[in-house]
Amino acid sequence: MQLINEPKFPIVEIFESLQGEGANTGMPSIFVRFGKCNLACPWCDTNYNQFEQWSLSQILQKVRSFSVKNIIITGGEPTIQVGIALLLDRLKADGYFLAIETNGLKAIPSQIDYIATSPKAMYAKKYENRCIPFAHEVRIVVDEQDENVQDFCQLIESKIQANGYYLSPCEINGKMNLLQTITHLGLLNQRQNKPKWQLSIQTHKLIGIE
Ligand SMILES: Nc1nc2[nH]cc(C(=O)O)c2c(=O)[nH]1
Ligand code: SF4
Ligand SMILES: [Mg+2]
Repeated sequence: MQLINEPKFPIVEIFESLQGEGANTGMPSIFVRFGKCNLACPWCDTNYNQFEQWSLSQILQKVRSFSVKNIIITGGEPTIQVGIALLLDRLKADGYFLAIETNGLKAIPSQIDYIATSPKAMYAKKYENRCIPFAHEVRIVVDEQDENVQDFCQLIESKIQANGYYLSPCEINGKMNLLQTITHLGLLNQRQNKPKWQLSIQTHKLIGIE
């Protein structure tokens, strides 16, 4: 049943898959992908402007059609969604573990249990100005054009306290800049007396799952 004043959210897709990247790679998860973003990365892999308005109950019904209890709230950018606290309250009440994938510029809703953030080097000025202070994991995508990614990684280390820091290749038209990524990774870790940075690959793209 659809209530008249039910909140609606811009949704690109909701699907079940395995977490493809980062510390929780392989974890069976429901992905709730929101539309809209407060950044515009040229290599973005998501059509975040191609969304449909879903009501709260439509989202809950879809999520409940899957059996796993881990939800990854992604986008687009989930932290800019109007009224998201209400949706997250309902999901928490259903007992879901809530992880988020965010660019890290805006505050994280309190209902979130696990924070993965991917700060974007081309917007370094914004991160210098203000960003989230903590994440469970930081994943920085190595932009092919960016020779200074290591400096950005060090800036983010000073800004965002995290349990794990990852460098990730950028995928464009099915190709990943893996050599460039591991080269930066080695040099970045060499700069430090205690190496912190690890590799994260978008494995779902390599194996052709969603
Ligand atoms: N399998 C899979 N894992 C993912 N981890 C983060 C994703 C994202 O698009 O935010 C993603 C995605 O789109 N698919
Ligand atoms: S922050 Fe993420 S969703 Fe937004 S444009 Fe950049 S890559 Fe795409
Ligand atoms: Mg993705």
